[in-house]
Amino acid sequence: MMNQNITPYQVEDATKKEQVATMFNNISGTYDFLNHFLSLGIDVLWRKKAIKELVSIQPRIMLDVATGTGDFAFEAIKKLHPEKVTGVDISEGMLDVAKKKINERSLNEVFTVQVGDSEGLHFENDTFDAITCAYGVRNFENLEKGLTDMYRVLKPDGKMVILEFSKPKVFPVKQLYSFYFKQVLPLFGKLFSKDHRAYTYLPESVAAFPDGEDFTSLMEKVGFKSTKQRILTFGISSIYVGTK
Ligand SMILES: C[S@@+](CC[C@H](N)C(=O)[O-])C[C@H]1O[C@@H](n2cnc3c(N)ncnc32)[C@H](O)[C@@H]1O
Repeated sequence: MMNQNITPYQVEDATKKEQVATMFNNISGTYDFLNHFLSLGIDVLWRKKAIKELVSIQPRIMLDVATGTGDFAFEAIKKLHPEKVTGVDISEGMLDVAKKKINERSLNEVFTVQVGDSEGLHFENDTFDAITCAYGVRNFENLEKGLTDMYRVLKPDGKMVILEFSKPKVFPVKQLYSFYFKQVLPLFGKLFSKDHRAYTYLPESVAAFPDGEDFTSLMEKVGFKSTKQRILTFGISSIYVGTK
């Protein structure tokens, strides 16, 4: 089944985008806790590794797409010291949590967030030195359209870094991961999150999402050059990098 057809609630009267926004609005309050708990804290290390990909270009003006509660952008600010980071997301609930964290960390001058859709970004062509997106692309309604628009707003020679789940292929990680992702994770999701569907949608959406060369090929199709994949923790997650 194509990634775009995997939707949180499998109802026909709402688009994938509307369902994804509703789902993240529902889980925004527990999102950060469950992220770190269910990944045993490894997500923090994955974010750090991904942001390191941008150290060599020292970006000044950055865009964090599908910024959610802002953790990828916060890591970028800590490591890269950019002048300005803009975060966009379709879920106001997730952005409310991000805003609270921005205030607590006194980062209002550097990091601002706004409601925005990756498939129709409200920015001029060639605006950003770097674009980041962690665990967002899998949720796009139209992946190719999203990547095309991210390419459009990136400056020539700018760099994009995407962090996303991929599928481990080697025994026994593949089997262990499958058990954890399909059995354990939905159980904890149901216990702690306000939306029990969110943590069954997660493994389903990962299973249907293009990874490895399928993903880098799509990046190249929309124009990205020098694409590469870096596999993290036996392939559970991957970093994808491309330049304009
Ligand atoms: C799993 S969260 C990731 C949040 C954050 N980047 C992180 O690393 O924790 C995915 C986010 O993607 C957002 N999202 C999904 N589709 C989107 C779209 N088309 N445009 C902008 N944001 C989108 C969701 O609302 C959600 O906040």
